[in-house]
Amino acid sequence: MFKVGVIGCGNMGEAIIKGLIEKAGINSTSIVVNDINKERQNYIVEKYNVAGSDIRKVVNLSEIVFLVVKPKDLQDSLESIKDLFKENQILISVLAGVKIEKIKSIVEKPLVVRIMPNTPALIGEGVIGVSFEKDTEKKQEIIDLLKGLGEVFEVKEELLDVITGLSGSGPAYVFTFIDALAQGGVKMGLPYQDALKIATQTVLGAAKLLKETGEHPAVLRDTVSSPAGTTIYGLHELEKKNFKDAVISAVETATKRSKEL
Ligand SMILES: NC(=O)C1=CN([C@@H]2O[C@H](COP(=O)(O)OP(=O)(O)OC[C@H]3O[C@@H](n4cnc5c(N)ncnc54)[C@H](OP(=O)(O)O)[C@@H]3O)[C@@H](O)[C@H]2O)C=CC1
Ligand SMILES: O=C(O)[C@@H]1CCC=N1
Repeated sequence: MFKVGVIGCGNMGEAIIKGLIEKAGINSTSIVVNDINKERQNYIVEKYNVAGSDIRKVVNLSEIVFLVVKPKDLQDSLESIKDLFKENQILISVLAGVKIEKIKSIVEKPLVVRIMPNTPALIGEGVIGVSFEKDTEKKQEIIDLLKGLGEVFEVKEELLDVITGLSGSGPAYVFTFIDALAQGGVKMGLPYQDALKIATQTVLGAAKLLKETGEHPAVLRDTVSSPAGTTIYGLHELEKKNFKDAVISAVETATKRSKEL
């Protein structure tokens, strides 16, 4: 028997496998994986020293099964395994926008848990939204496992779409912001590699300061802004270009898209 099975070893599947081994303390020999793309499966098996197997064995041999395929592959991936699940098994779906009800209409037996992680789970710094099909005595065990991937927030299922639009997609917004900051540095004369390191540390440091002080972001923003100084000139440009409006709309639109998937 394996503790964890993972079906789908792409970007998010790898983040989960790595986070479980390196941060949640799950032994690699307790993990079995499957991917329809055998080259990808072999790469993950060799890199993380986990077992690789066919999809039916993954379900037969695992206590907890993570389903980490794209929403379009839901039906195909569950079709060949839906008869194999037992009552005491747990199926954790990572699929954006796919409701627990929809999964239960295909597989009846396992306890279905829906999560929305993000790629920083790869280094144990993710955000993981989680909703349970129903109350279970296994809830704490599952939350503790997920804590290895980052900070866990249990929410009502309807709010998982917001988590998707905010933190699921969020790293992509932040990478875009960091790249833009670095390009600003390049425009003003810094080499890109230096500018990128400076931009990355600026975002990391600001996020840590916010977290560790517990201050409101506006309070910390004002501590940076001297009267008639550089920062208020920069902030005014962001204001003129509707920066906050764009960010709020990004979360809103991504949340709506999650509901459509
Ligand atoms: N990437 C992210 O930041 C996040 C992703 N998610 C969710 O995670 C899920 C996976 O996303 P992501 O990892 O980016 O996608 P990827 O395409 O990188 O990975 C999915 C993997 O699953 C494989 N696969 C497809 N069908 C099957 C099947 N029937 N059996 C076994 N393996 C299969 C794919 O192979 P092939 O390519 O050959 O089809 C691919 O290797 C999605 O549902 C997404 O909504 C959630 C939060 C964040
Ligand atoms: O873009 C997507 O649909 C997935 C869900 C959240 C992050 N990536």
